[in-house]
Amino acid sequence: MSADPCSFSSINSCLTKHLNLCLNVDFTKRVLKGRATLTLEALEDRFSVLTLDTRDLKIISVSANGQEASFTLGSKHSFKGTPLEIRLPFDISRGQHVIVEVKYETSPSATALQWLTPEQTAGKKYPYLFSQCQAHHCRSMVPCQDSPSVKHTYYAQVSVPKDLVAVMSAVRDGHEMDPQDSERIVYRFRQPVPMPSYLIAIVAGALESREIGPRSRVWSEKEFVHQAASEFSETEQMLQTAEKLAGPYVWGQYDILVLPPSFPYGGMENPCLTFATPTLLCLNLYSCLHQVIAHEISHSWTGNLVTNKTWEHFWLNEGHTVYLERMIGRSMESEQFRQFKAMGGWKDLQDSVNTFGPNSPLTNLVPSLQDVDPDDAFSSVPYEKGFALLYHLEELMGGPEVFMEFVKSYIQMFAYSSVTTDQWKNYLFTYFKDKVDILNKVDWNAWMYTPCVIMYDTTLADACIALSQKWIKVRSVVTGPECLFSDTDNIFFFYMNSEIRFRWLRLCVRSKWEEMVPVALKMATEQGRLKFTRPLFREVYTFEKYREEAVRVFLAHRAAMHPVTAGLVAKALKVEQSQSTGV
Ligand SMILES: CC/C=C\C/C=C\C[C@@H](O)/C=C/C=C/C=C\[C@@H](O)CCCC(=O)O
Ligand SMILES: [Zn+2]
Repeated sequence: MSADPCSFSSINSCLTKHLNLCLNVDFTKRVLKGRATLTLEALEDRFSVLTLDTRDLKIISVSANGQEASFTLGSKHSFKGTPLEIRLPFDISRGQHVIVEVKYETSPSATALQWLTPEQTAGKKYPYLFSQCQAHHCRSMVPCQDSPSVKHTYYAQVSVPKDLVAVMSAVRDGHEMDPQDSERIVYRFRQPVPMPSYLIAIVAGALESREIGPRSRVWSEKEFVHQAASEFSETEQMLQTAEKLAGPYVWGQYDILVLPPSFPYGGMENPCLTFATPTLLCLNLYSCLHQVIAHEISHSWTGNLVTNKTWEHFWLNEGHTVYLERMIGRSMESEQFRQFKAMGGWKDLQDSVNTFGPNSPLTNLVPSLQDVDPDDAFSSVPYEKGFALLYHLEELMGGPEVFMEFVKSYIQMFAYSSVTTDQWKNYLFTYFKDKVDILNKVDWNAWMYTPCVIMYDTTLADACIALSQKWIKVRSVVTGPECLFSDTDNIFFFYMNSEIRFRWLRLCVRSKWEEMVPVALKMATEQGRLKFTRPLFREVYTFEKYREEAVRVFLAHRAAMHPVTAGLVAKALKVEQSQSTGV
């Protein structure tokens, strides 16, 4: 059985230490073409055969230390892609390095990439490309050891049409006219901190940027850049708060890129360049949406510096990141704010458990992903059950200050490496060696397989419940939804917040308020954040009378959706997935 159930790559016989990428972005063919040059370290003597992960890549040639190497592509797996077996024309000993260069071209249906036409962008003038590699999509963009157990530095040069700008999850290293074509520009990037393949990210579009701090810029199409700069003006304060809690920020630059609405997630912790959905832009009215940025900042320590060894230990990334995110909230807002966010998270956990089914193995904190697509396994469970476990341990070990010191120590202990739950647990017992008797009383088996009940402080939640009761009383006097809002401003505030709008529309459809079905489908299609799009489509599909409408609207929009979003919504609506995902 592979050391990583989600990868074919030979991570037991060699490790990638550095990756050099030289790519040409072809918007006409919707492909990346170029070469990936891997510096590999042999972990065994007489090393001469290796396997890399690929998906839908056209392999043109392979060489090793400049000598031609033979290669074969295996059979395509349903979600793991196609193994690329490479035979070196020589062998090397344990500890020696070999430089393997793969010339290749991606497919227009690469699952890591979404190619947008000018019409799908805000500016309507230029095309746009962005990537999303987590968890196992980098292999559709680069032949690599696509496992979080492997960490490497990278350098890249990317050629794009001269009207466009390229950015990556690395420090910018200048740009110049493409010597091969004066109509193109080559942008250069350097990532000196070893990182896993899922954090490789690339964007090309009509991008502008504004400085928002001494080590931060915000990037987006010009239509959003001013609002984004205003929205994320507290980034440096968040970074400094996180550094006080977790230790130094090692990645140098911390930029934020606001993507087009089809980006499938609220944020993605790509190093040096956090990706963010435009649904976070809410005119600064609700700082709670900025907790997503606090989350992505926190990943700079938990996830990007200390990384889950395989996706079965994803809770180590996300549970610790939610814990750190909420400690930032505690520092910048209040403990009641942390408790309030924890309660909201508990509701999200319950939603996930209800969607999977309470006995589903995917509600385990450490699920087996043998033959399971990580995209199908993704939910709030690793985030919120992970947080709940850490919060429970915080209560047992002596409170937030005590436990945050443990988290900081855990980060220092495992920085730049990839870890498993057992390694985390062994360190927990070592760190709290004087409290092992208390730790031994924790029902670890239950925590790993069923969420224990946590009682959070309800101070802020009580205020929300009281307000909702007031609305219900007012509602009993005046009919119709307008009664909830005495003036248009409140409606504006209400609808500007994507989190509130999503929950309101889901409730409306669940309550079978027929007039709101098209409004829900509009939100499901005008943006592509999976957190909103999939549940809204699923809710309309569940409303029997509108099931066909849900499928019709999805099929009408599928071609313009991100390939992962399109695939997951198709499964939710029980629609045959299109042969070539993403188009
Ligand atoms: C047990 C699950 C194991 C592995 C899943 C790992 C990745 C799944 C893949 O679908 C990628 C997920 C990316 C998530 C990115 C950002 C999230 O932190 C926030 C998502 C929710 C939101 O939109 O706010
Ligand atoms: Zn996260």
